Amino acid sequence: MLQPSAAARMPVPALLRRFVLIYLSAAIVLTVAIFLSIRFDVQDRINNAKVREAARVDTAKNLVARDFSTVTSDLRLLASTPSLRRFLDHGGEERFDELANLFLELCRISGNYDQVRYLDTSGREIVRVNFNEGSPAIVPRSQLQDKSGRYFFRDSIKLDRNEIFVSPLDLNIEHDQLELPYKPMIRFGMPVFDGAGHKRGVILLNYFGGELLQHFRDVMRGGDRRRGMLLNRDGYWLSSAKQDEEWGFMLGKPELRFGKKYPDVWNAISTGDSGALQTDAGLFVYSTVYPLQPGQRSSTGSPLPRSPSKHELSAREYYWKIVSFTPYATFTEAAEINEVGRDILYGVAYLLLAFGSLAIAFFSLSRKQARVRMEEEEARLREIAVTMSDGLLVADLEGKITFANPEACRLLGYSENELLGKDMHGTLHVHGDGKQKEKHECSMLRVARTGETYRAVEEIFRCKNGQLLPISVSVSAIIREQQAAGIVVAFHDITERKKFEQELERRAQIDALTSLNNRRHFYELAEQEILRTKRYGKPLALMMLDVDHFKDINDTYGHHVGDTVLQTLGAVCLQTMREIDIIGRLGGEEFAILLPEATAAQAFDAAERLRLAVAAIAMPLEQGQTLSFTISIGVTGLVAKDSDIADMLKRADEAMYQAKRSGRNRVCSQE
Ligand SMILES: Nc1nc2c(ncn2[C@@H]2O[C@H](COP(=O)(O)OP(=O)(O)OP(=O)(O)O)[C@@H](O)[C@H]2O)c(=O)[nH]1
Repeated sequence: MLQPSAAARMPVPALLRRFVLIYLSAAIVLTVAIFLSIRFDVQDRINNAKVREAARVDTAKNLVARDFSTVTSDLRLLASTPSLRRFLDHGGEERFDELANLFLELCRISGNYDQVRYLDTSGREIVRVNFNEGSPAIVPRSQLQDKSGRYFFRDSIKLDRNEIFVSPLDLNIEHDQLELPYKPMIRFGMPVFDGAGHKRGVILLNYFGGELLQHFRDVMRGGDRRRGMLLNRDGYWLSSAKQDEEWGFMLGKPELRFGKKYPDVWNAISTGDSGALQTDAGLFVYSTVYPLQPGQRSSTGSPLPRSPSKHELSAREYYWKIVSFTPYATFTEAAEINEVGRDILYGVAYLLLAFGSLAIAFFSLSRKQARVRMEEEEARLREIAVTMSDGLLVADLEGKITFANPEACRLLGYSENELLGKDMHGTLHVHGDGKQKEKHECSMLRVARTGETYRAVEEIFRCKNGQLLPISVSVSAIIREQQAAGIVVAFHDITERKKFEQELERRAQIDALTSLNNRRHFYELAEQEILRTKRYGKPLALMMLDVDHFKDINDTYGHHVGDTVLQTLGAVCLQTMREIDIIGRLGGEEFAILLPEATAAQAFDAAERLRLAVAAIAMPLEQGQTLSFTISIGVTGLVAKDSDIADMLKRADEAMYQAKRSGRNRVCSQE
């Protein structure tokens, strides 16, 4: 019969359920794996960025310090020039020109200063050179201004010799207005003294903060969306990627502060010297730059033209915060490959997952079905095995019993538990010749190796009580997945059959009337005895006997009395003769007795005893009568020329007839 294929028998709803379960589980694992790998990748990129940005921030910090150092050197140099000393000590047009030209040279050569000025102690500009967009010029006296109200003058004129005032970085104010476009500025001021040691005013350098900021932006600029920020100590942007965020403190806009936009980050940045912060917005790497050198002072400055500084600042209080900010999206986008490629890759991965899940669902369901079928099959077989009338044993390749049905247990006298695990060959199997064979020689176990069924009409199992159980047996191999897995032994108790056969055999050998050996069996036994006697050189004798006038008995008393006479004679023979003597009824009223290890003379004596015993019988008949009868016996011994029993019988017969002729009821012997 054609078997339907596994696919055809597959229940679709169960397959789909299994597929969905496997696919969803696998898809969740894959999604989590992708998510984690991106997360790890992102974190890796963030960690790299931390190191890279820290180096960048450090570079910017060194740059600011270098720019400040350059300006400080210029200021000290200017304050100590002989031109200034001469002007302060002697004044005059010539000295003025000399000083103004010196300022002009410095302004032109360095290119860093918007203004180079000398103010007297009252705050009036005495000498002033303007940069004029790259065309420095000495400002005519008529245009010089009074700067006594500006904080940078006030904070500078207070200082002692060699002390330097550095203003905050703010925007230049001209004629009480913010100069447009914005001109970021840092004013460096230093008091100057004449030869007599009197303070005569201050030298002021208006350093282009724009230069410094440009240097800063150059260092902090990057190709991605990373932003570099320079913040003053209050968190206002001095430099930002968005220009409209800058200079809030000059514009009276306190909302334009880093701390307003990123409060938590500012908390950390304002209290820490340097570090990195990873937030949902992105990565902040920051450091604090202290541009002032020892001996330099500063103040809070003032955005108002005529207001003094709120308070002074020491070198440690004058600081900026350099912040590098990289938005989080920069890392996530970088971590993913381009979107089309990513989508294709994910699509292929999930598709493969679907195919894989379907295959696993199919095969696992097939296996489950096969297992269920096998279990059902086993249950069915077990049911059959339990009810069947034959004993059934299952053994593994080693012959260990793995199953025994109730009939097997009953026949062998074991419980099922006692049989399980027992070595079938060693415990149960008895070989016909009585010699226990090696396992590899065992005809039953060999089936597992050859796969060929073994049938035997007669084998022997040993029962628990030691009795031998004759069985007929059929042994088949168990084949699982094309591999031998063990054997099934079906056996049947043949005790009754054996008895029947033995009875049949016995009946074939026994004379039904007298229960003596019949003629054929007597001949067989006699032949064996002759062979044995000849082999061992022992004597052997034979007697033949015949009931005298038996015909008359039959005729007188009836055939049934004749039968009784024959039975009585047989019984007397058995009683009188030895156990080893072989007695047979050859036919009619004729008997023969073979006497192993007896000479003719000894047989003669035995025959005489038998004759007398028979003659002494008074066989009861009906109505109180008795019947006596006699026998004639011929005796002979085995002689060398005898080839078989017929030779001996012939002589014994002759002797018996001699006895008949001599008057009956006597024994004659023939050599
Ligand atoms: N009752 C009975 N008679 C049998 C049986 N077998 C043979 N006979 C009889 O035995 C008789 C044998 O007689 P015979 O051979 O003439 O010899 P006999 O009468 O014994 O005389 P002798 O042997 O010369 O003494 C025959 O009449 C047979 O019918 C048997 O099984 N039962």
